[in-house]
Amino acid sequence: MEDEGAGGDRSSFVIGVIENRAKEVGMAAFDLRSASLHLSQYIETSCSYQNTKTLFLFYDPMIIIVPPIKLAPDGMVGVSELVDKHYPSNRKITVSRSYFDDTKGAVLVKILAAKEPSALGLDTYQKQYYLCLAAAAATIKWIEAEKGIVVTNHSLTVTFNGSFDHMNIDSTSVQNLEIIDPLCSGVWGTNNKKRSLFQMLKTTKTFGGGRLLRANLLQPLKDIDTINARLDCLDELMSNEELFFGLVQVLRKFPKETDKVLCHFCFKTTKATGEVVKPANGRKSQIMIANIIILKSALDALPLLSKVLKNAKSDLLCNIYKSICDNDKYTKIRKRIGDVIDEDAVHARAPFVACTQHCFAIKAGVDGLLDVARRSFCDTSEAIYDLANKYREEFNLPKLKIPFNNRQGFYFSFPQRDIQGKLPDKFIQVMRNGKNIHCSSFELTSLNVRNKSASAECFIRTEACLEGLIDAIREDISLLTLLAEILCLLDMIVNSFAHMISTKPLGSYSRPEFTESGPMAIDAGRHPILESLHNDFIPNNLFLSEASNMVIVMGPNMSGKSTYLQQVCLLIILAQIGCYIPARFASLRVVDRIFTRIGRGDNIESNSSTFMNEMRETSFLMQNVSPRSLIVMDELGRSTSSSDGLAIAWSCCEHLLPLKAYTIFTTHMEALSEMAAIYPNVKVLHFTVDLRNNRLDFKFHLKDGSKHVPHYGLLLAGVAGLPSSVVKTAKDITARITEKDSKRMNINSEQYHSIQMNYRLAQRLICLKYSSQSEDDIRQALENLKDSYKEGRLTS
Ligand SMILES: Nc1ncnc2c1ncn2[C@@H]1O[C@H](COP(=O)(O)OP(=O)(O)OP(=O)(O)O)[C@@H](O)[C@H]1O
Repeated sequence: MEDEGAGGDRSSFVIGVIENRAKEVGMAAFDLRSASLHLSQYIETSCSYQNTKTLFLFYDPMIIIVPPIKLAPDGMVGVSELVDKHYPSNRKITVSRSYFDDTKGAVLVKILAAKEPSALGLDTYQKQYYLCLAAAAATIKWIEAEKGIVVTNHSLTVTFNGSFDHMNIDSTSVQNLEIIDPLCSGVWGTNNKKRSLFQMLKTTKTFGGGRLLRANLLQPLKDIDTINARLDCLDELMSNEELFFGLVQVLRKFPKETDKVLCHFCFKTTKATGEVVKPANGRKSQIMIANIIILKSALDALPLLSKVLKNAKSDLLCNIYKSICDNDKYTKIRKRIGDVIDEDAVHARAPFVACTQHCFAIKAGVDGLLDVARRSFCDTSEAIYDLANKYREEFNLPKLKIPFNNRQGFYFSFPQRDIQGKLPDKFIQVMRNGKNIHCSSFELTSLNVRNKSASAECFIRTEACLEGLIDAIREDISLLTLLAEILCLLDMIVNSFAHMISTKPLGSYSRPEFTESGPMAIDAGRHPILESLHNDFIPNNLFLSEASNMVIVMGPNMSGKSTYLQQVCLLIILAQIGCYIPARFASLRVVDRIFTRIGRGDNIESNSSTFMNEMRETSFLMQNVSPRSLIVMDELGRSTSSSDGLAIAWSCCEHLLPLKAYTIFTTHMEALSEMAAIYPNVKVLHFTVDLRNNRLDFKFHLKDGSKHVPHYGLLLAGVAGLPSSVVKTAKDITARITEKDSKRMNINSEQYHSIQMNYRLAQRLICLKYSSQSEDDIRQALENLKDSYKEGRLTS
């Protein structure tokens, strides 16, 4: 099959998408490369279609199939318009609504899926999940009609709502966090050298490995066991050099395209019906041979992989060994190929060499008619070379060559200057090509026809032999898809994760620990990308727990707040794809959604649209937040009036506080630090800045409590050239306002002091209850706690 998704990194997804009036969307994403179908059905919670956009970003489709536009109800733009807005028109295909037939979709999934629909949780699918099944019907029908592919029964990997089994990062957050592409603007204090997390990790060697890495970064894992299995494997690779380097070497032996080729055994090309049968040009059998040769090379590399993995200890590597190395079914497939394909067959590019390779790819004796056709092919090829020799002598043309191209077959080529006088009449179809003459003769034309028909016969026979072989290989299609999956996973873990860690100073990356509902604690975490751009990057800590689920980070401009937010998110993503992280220690609660609300510099949009955008993103966040979400908000409310901004920031914090989600909030608004006086589960931190000789010296150290940097705004205003009298008046005004504020804060702090103390006492008692210390130690700790409480010394 000649497919568009063949080339390297290009997307290979065809997506069908449909919605109903209840804002429910059904999506079917068909991957032509890995022969898999991903079905999703969900309620679209925002009128900007965040969930759909996130899935589009994830699949990066080459084609999106939609039904014709219907009048969009209540402000929803409609998926079709969404596609128009965000994707170039050549990617959108509108097909009749009759293509979106859920009953047909259900039947197709049942027939094509490798697993029973009940195993996918789709047994009651038809009623509940009719939208994604309708999308599946349209997608498969389009692929059959336009790509000429028929999927082999029971060969397709079908997943249902796969994306929701993983951490969900909405498309805006993917951009804000620079997961796939770096932002051009200086939102995070970027400079031109800054790369995205994907670019940093993309040292994978195969296309499939690179695509798996991208998919993992966009949808990190949620299952602790799977994450730990990958981390155990990394532990082993980091402690066993021989295994690590052995794997690096052996993975190079597998052809780059293995994953694509293995999965393509799932597809059959449709037989042309009612069409004038075209002469066999061998394209189809050439692709089939190329695919089989790649499969043969991959199977030949398997014993080497077995050798390297034989003594591996981690579960993941042991399972890989058991499932693909210690499985004689792969040897049987290899033998089957060896019975039909010549051992020396290789994939050649030069047209005639490729054509000859192709005619001789099947072993002699496999098909008698093929052997006869080959003899005729050899005879005519020989006769053509003899003819060329004859002409060389007869016309005194020692430099006469006999090149070949697929369109005209053989032709003569010789330098024009070798012709003295008139060109002999024997030569026909004369053409000048630079300093050479290209031509033919009646004898050559007739030999060409015979040679072409002999090769066409070879191709037809070869195709028939290969179809038989491929049908036999297809019986074990699940083995091939498993091999493809494993090679991609190994490529990602070995060539990306382990490689990256091995290039960093020893001990600078550590293995994160995971708990179901524990705190999120990071000790000396660093920004994975910026740390390599700053020689003296300052590490910082994070502590969030159910009893202290909100952190408010304060600090003047340029103190490092946005970098810190991005750092925390990137560390969590790295940890949840099963990689070590740049930190001294980390214990994490699995995050199921990351929400980011990042103010994009004031230069991008007008104030009102920035504010509207901010509110839209905040409302999406509030509607979708889950108990295990991580929310990072950068200066919410700064794009409106200061009183409204503070009110919005305060009320958003109050809305998020009772939830179990963890929130990190950065702000310039000092009044927001009062939240910590009132709510015991809020913690205020600040970035230290020194004020020396009227200059701000940024330390990038995160410290407890709020710290007022006196008049840093006025300081910057002075530096910017505002008259000193204006700056002085501004200082007087701000001093009066701050005096009032600090009085109010002191009153609040006294008023809520006892509640704070009681809360902290309860927190400590809970910790002691679950502590594994001895009875005596606990008794002593209780005594100490009593004293601290009496003296009002309990700090958060
Ligand atoms: N921990 C750190 N160590 C070293 N340099 C840092 C650190 N954190 C941030 N920086 C550098 O400081 C600069 C400013 O950081 P950042 O943009 O995060 O500040 P900010 O407080 O968010 O500023 P603003 O409020 O203006 O958005 C960046 O160029 C970044 O490279």
